[in-house]
Amino acid sequence: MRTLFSENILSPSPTPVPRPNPFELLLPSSVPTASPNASVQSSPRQHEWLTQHSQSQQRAEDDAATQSSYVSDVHRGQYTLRKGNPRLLFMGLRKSGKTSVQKVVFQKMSPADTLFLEPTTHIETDSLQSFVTIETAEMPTHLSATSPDFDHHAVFSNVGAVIWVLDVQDEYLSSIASLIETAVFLAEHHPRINFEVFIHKIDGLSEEYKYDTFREVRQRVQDELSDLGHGDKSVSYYQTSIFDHSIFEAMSKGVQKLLPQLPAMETLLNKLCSTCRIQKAYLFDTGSKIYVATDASPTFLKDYEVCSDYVDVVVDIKQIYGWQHHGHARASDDEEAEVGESMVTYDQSGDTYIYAREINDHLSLLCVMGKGSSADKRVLIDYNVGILQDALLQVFKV
Ligand SMILES: Nc1nc2c(ncn2[C@@H]2O[C@H](COP(=O)(O)OP(=O)(O)OP(=O)(O)O)[C@@H](O)[C@H]2O)c(=O)[nH]1
Repeated sequence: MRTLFSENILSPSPTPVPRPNPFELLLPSSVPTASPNASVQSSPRQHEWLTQHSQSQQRAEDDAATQSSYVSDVHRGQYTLRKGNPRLLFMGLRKSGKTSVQKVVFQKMSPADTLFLEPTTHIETDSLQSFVTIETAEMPTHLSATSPDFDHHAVFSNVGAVIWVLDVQDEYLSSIASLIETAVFLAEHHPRINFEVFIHKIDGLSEEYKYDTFREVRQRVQDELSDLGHGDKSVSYYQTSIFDHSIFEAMSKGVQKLLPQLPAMETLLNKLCSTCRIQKAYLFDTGSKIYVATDASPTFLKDYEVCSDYVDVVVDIKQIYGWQHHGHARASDDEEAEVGESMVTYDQSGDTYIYAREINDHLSLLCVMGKGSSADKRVLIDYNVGILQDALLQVFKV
């Protein structure tokens, strides 16, 4: 199939993205590297290769993982999670907001309703069935990871990331002390676990105090870790609140790091953006509003917020008219089934608009189309997004 347009319909391609990508480095010479001017469309052959490569890598990882998981399942009792899915463990002091964060992001609870949550008294696990299963667990405050009678192997062996929720509206020095103790413990016993710090309840602080607090927490933690000989331990920090988009953005970044498909998804989105002159593209998990991948161009909070609100609208409409729809998969090249898609203009000049397209029941592609990407290129965009959709479906096909 060919696009109806000639090459010169495209505006000059943006400069190549400097960010290193392991997939690009691995491209064999037999697979042609897409040059911005070489073709109007993304190459289906290249996408196929990328997805196959990603799948075989993932299968190899899963095989290795299943074996160790089996051992831990048999011997370690209560808290064991299967390998292969992103697994998050929430930790922090009492009433820091651990349960609220999970309920708001993964269960769509209204932030106001979190006022009535019961304290967590034992390790609670939950899972979100989506494009992959995202598993979460929360550690109650009275359990200490470092205490000698605590079976830390059972708890941490399958965890991908520990999210430390630090309440900045409370006296947070004691939380920093526990955080450091836990980070050092993990660095020594479970070094492969990512450590993320949510500097939480930031909504209660004034604009300038927000940044000062963020900097102070980060500095203290870094200094103390360096003093204890773990300065190289990578810790990520986010300012979060359940009352705005910050919690979704932070959670997105935490989950992304645990997805083996991320490099393939990013490569595909980068190619789509440069081919169709898209300003910013996000791949959203439709149910939870976290984004699982984005292209390499800079992220602006406003773009993310608009796309995220748009996903909300799509979800609300789906809840009214039903989640199931027929023919989302393209049966063959000749037979193109209908796909959920829409466009909306969102700035006053009408130059910027959002292009939304369903990839499957769980994933949605949201693109911010900037100035110069007028709607008359729509056929070209539709065609390229169709190729991306096929490639993404293969990436997640087990
Ligand atoms: N202002 C503000 N309050 C929040 C935020 N997140 C959570 N809270 C409030 O913090 C309180 C405690 O939240 P929980 O989620 O129960 O905290 P927790 O850490 O799970 O508590 P325990 O299970 O008892 O340790 C609730 O009243 C929430 O409404 C936030 O981002 N901003």
